[in-house]
Amino acid sequence: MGALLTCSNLGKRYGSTEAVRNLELHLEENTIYGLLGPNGAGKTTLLNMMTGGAFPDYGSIQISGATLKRGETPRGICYVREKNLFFGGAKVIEVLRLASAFHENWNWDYAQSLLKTFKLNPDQKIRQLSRGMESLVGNIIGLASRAPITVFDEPVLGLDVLMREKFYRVLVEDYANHPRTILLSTHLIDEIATVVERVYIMDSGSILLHDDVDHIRANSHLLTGNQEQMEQFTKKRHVIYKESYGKGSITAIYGTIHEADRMQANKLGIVIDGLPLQKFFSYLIEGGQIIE
Ligand SMILES: Nc1ncnc2c1ncn2[C@@H]1O[C@H](COP(=O)(O)OP(=O)(O)OP(=O)(O)O)[C@@H](O)[C@H]1O
Repeated sequence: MGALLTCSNLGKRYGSTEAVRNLELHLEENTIYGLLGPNGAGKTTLLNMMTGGAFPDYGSIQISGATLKRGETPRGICYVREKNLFFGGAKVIEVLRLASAFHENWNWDYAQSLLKTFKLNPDQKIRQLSRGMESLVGNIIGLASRAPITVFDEPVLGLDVLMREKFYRVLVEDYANHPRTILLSTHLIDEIATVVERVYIMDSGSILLHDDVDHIRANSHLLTGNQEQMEQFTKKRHVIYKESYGKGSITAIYGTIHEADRMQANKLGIVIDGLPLQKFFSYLIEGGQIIE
């Protein structure tokens, strides 16, 4: 598979804030990615640069082999922003018509069916929509664009649980029939864990980790035991988080645990559990380490 989009040594500063620093990112064809990071991590700044809305201070972005130039809007990308810039006075259908003009793979039949799926009235004015409904208009644009690269920034903002599940279900179904590259930026890792294949975890402008979701699941562990024994067991391991209580310790590690390791842990009275992705994410962010 070839890299469809590559960010090389990318950086952007706002005054004294390094919003994005020395960042490397590769998006391949036909893959669903998650971009995960807490508030202020630099996700939106990165997405703005990838989609031509902001120009990096240093580094470069290549899309299908061509370097993105200053002021250029890349073809083949649909960017669904967190904050929509729709005209409040326009009707839903008018906003879709405008979007359709920018995307050559746009599918009107699909857009119409999505209006029904998400129970949106095409004649309603944008300013009359709730925050969740506004997110859905953006999501319809992202889905119906069938763009080779579709970027959703916080797509489920304001949606209730049922609508969020429906959106992810529709996205996965459409992706199965029309594979393309999709990037979902969010801080809700558990929700997208079953949807995305790879994740980039970002904080303070840097990528802390990029990996397959299944690989993260298989390699993140939570250990409980006595502090001294824990020190011994984790000495040569990649510890991402440590917490003490009395003589006890809770330690999160990242890496493969073999059968022999389990036997050693057992002898030392250390219990090994799996680590839910959301927990892994928060421990990693709290620790602030970069995992190569
Ligand atoms: N236009 C701007 N002017 C000044 N600072 C900015 C600007 N845009 C972003 N920043 C700063 O850059 C950093 C990264 O912000 P960014 O919006 O990219 O993060 P984010 O990960 O998208 O956050 P959130 O999840 O809260 O939307 C923050 O410290 C933010 O305050």
